[in-house]
Amino acid sequence: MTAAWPAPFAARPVDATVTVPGSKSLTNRYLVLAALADGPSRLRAPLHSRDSALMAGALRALGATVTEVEGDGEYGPDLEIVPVPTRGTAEDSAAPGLGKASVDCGLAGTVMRFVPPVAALVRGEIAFDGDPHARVRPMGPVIEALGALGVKLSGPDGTEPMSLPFTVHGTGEVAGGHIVVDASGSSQFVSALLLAGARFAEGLHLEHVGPPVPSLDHIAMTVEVLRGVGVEVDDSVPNQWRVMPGPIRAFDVRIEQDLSNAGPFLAAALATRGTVRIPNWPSPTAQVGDAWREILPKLGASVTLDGGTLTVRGGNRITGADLAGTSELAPTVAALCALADTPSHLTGIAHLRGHETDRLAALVNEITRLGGDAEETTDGLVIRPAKLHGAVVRSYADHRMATAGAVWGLAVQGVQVEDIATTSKTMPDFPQMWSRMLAQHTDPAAGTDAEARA
Ligand SMILES: O=C(O)C1=C[C@@H](OP(=O)(O)O)[C@@H](O)[C@H](O)C1
Ligand SMILES: C=C(OP(=O)(O)O)C(=O)O
Repeated sequence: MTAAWPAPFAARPVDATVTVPGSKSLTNRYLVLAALADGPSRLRAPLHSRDSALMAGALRALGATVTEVEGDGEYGPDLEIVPVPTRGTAEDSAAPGLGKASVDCGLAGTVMRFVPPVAALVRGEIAFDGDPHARVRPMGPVIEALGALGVKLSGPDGTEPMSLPFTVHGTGEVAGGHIVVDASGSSQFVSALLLAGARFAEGLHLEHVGPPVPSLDHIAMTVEVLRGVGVEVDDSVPNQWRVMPGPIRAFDVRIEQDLSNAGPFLAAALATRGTVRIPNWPSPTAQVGDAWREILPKLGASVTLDGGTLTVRGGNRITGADLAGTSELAPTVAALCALADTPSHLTGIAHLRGHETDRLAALVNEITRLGGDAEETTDGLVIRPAKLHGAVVRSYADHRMATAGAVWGLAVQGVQVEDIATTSKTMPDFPQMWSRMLAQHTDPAAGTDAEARA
């Protein structure tokens, strides 16, 4: 096992300009759509990370071609995609079907949920599995929905699957139509079916029945992306989505930087009472991370978006806040709340128990390990002010727990993070990017107030 990463302590307020790699959610949505499109597509400045590599690998296993080509992105090449051979295409009539293929989902929710409906649209037996923890991530509603749409799935030894591992027996055709899904466990159940829905013979009418769907912004992103490639989607009735049958238009898109991953860098401004600027902040954007503009002022920062650059200035203190539905931003938010001098209540995030790890338990454990005061509620966390001390923060194979550890390390001496390499899920160069941010102390006059913060 590799040594824990000594999280750098910031002796002075950070004063830095940073950019981050492409959005995971946009990259993996566009990869899926490119695999189902009516011709070759191009992604400019996409994310290159474990989750995007797993998605590319999955689509290759289904017969798509994904090729790296030179581009102008700061974080790696562009991608060109030739779609999977689905029934009725020239590729399909020339090919006998895939036979057996296998897909490694790693720990990527987007791969384990978004790819099985695509597998149903090719001819072959596609076996899905992933990391040990992926096997306990909720998957049932996608499996049941595909079953209701007439797709055959089998578990090990022919059992009825409810989670990974399972095999999709793709016939190249899905009839489509009306299905009822309980998507209270993850918005990805809905996005998965919508992304492929236009390629079902009758399209798709998906109705959610159950407790509220979390991360609705991610479904709105799916709808926006689908409309952008010529798919007609009706989301005018709450909890219902209709995707009309039809082609997915081949496309050439530039992927926005990942605003959720911008979070830990922006948090550095609050944790050190410094300033962090992110140029090329997309606006408007469908990314959930745009919510930093509302969240960070509630925690005591000043935030401006001027000339396309987002500037976050930390205040003299971090204030606690009551925040609902922060979705994948929650671990970074919780990291800041543990450094705040008033209590915080985070609500509407019960489903984080089914993320890369049980994030509510993990956050309580690690905040407590640092000397903090945090407690789980039925649907979130209460975090109360306490003086933190150094400790080894465990990351639970969760990239956002690891980056939370980095945020704590800026403000608390002696923090180390176990398995920092887990950040490669969405940000392979995270430690280097963090060091580069800290090396940009351009304003020595900003002085040091480390004593006051430590
Ligand atoms: O569709 C997506 O790209 C995502 C949806 C969300 O999933 P949940 O609805 O399970 O929170 C989010 O947390 C995840 O990181 C990415
Ligand atoms: C929940 C997350 O990932 P996934 O796409 O694997 O669900 C996340 O990145 O915070």
